[in-house]
Amino acid sequence: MVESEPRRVLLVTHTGRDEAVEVARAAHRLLTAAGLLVRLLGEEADALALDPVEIADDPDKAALDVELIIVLGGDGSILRAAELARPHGTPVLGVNLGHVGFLAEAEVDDLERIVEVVVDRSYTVEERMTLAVDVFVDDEPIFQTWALNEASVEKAARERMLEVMVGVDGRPLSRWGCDGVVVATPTGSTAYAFSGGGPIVWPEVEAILLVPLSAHALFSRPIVVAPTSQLSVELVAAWHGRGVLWCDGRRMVEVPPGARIQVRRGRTPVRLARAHESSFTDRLVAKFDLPVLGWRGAAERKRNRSAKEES
Ligand SMILES: NC(=O)c1ccc[n+]([C@@H]2O[C@H](COP(=O)([O-])OP(=O)(O)OC[C@H]3O[C@@H](n4cnc5c(N)ncnc54)[C@H](O)[C@@H]3O)[C@@H](O)[C@H]2O)c1
Ligand SMILES: Nc1ncnc2c1ncn2[C@@H]1O[C@H](COP(=O)(O)OP(=O)(O)OP(=O)(O)O)[C@@H](O)[C@H]1O
Repeated sequence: MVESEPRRVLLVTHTGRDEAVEVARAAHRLLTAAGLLVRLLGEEADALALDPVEIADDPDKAALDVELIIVLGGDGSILRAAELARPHGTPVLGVNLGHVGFLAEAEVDDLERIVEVVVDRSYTVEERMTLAVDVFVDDEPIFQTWALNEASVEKAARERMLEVMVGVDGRPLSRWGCDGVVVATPTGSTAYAFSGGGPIVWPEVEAILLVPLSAHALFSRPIVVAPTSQLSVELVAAWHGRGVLWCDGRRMVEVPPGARIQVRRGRTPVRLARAHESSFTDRLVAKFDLPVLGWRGAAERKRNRSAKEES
């Protein structure tokens, strides 16, 4: 009889957090009891000390032949897992052990239910658009990367503004002296682009956002273009300074004056596993603690509560 391959999941843990390490041990126990084989990244294996496990020493292959990546951490950890998952199309399921965990699908109290969903394969998968990012100096490509949240072009030294020329589909749009420019996906619209005053874009919308940061300009509105458009951010050649490109706060390169950063839709999406029926609207309200009853309502409720306590 030929033995069938075991079902595998890759566990990615924020091992710098004791709580995440404990939750990883609980997740390993539950998954192993259900007959799944847990794979760990080599760099996390010592801190977790789990047995039995499979160790992936090559991060590029860690998500190969696994059904799913379960992430125990915050958004930063999910962005780290997205890097491992994207080339193989492996879905990523985040269990929030961070501060915000906007990209996470579940909170830590939900661990047992989440493991059941994984074991039963009753999750769905949502494809999130990515960005393909190319950097040119003197028309020569010098760096190529991608982003799930955003590509941000920022000044490298705090004392000097960045001088950029922004274009859409090869046509110039505006020149700004600014702190930076964020080019974001709908997923990234709740992250850095949001802090820059950009709109929140529901994840099923296909679009690319461009948000200037602290532009010293009369026109500096965030703009939203079609997913088929190409955005460019050029560091003005006569500007004396140093810029830096960051993607998802993880992949970076220094960019000199004269460099051009081109951003278009990426070919490969990131797949996020969904275990809930809850809508993006509910998630936004919960994570951003939006006042659905209005702030005036909240004040009135507080007064009523105090009056009740006094009586
Ligand atoms: N001023 C800012 O808002 C600012 C500055 C730099 C980086 N960032 C964001 O940080 C991200 C990297 O995250 P990190 O956790 O490694 O760094 P981090 O620990 O510095 O966290 C930045 C914050 O962004 C939140 N975040 C990340 N992705 C999000 C998303 N899609 N929706 C809502 N919130 C999100 C995180 O929860 C965290 O609170 C970058 O992709 C960028 O979006 C934001
Ligand atoms: N195993 C690890 N060891 C050390 N640092 C890590 C590890 N995993 C993640 N990090 C880094 O720690 C930082 C915070 O991680 P993470 O985003 O998961 O938590 P958080 O910031 O509390 O959550 P959130 O991003 O949801 O607010 C990130 O920059 C991330 O890259």
